[in-house]
Amino acid sequence: MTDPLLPTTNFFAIIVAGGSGSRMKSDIPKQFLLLNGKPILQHTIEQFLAVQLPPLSSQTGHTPALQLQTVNIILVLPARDLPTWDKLCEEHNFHPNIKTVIGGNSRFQSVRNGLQAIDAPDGLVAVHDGVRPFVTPAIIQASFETAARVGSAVTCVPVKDSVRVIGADGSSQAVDRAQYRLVQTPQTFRLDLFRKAFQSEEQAFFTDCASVVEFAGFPITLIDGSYENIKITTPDDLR
Ligand SMILES: Nc1ccn([C@@H]2O[C@H](COP(=O)(O)OP(=O)(O)OP(=O)(O)O)[C@@H](O)[C@H]2O)c(=O)n1
Ligand SMILES: C[C@](O)(CO)[C@H](O)COP(=O)(O)O
Repeated sequence: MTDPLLPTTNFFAIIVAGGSGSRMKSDIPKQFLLLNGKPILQHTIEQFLAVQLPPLSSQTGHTPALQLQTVNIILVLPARDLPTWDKLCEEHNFHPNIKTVIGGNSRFQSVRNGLQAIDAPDGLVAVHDGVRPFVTPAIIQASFETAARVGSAVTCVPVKDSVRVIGADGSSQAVDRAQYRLVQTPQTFRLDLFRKAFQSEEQAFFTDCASVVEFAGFPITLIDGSYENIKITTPDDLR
């Protein structure tokens, strides 16, 4: 169990865009490709800029009648891509008040770099893939509210297709899909437990922040994501 959180107005979002997009096979890193005339990353950041949160506490979920807060955004980008991003921001007249941090060799390292840029003693932090532009302010807000109450909020959706597990000999067997969820971002956590979790050494099975937080011994709470909140990974996702 985590300690109760006093009402917090410290809301952070680490938006990771430090990857190379190898599966997209595009000359331009996928986070910079245009979608409806705007870079994918700009769409994503705009969803976070639109969020307004009341001070949140672990007792009530939120404390009404106090001023709404915005989210402090930390954008993680590879050093080599900073000029491209600056140029795109100029071209699209997009000048958000956000902090930019250099990424690492893996998603884990990129998140850790983003986390090191947060100096607040407490609060809540959402981690989101820069290449999930269809997230909504409502989902982001729900993730902050749940994390304030219980420590974590990881968005996911039920599996719609049938699922089979592949054995070592190449054979396959049906599994009960009701027992599985497809995990998305945002994944939102109380800052204190998130900082503890990211003191762990990186493990090969860390595919997201939930696996890091779970490895450190903290429980994971799932909340509803959306089927539209796709991660743009391969060219067909872009279509
Ligand atoms: N070293 C890394 C690797 C990934 N990411 C980010 O984590 C998110 C999810 O990763 P993924 O879709 O795998 O992106 P890439 O690593 O860029 O793609 P690929 O695996 O195809 O190379 C992306 O927003 C990506 O930019 C990151 O910040 N730093
Ligand atoms: C974090 C994530 O998007 C949750 O589904 C996913 O694990 C990222 O995986 P990737 O291989 O780094 O794209």
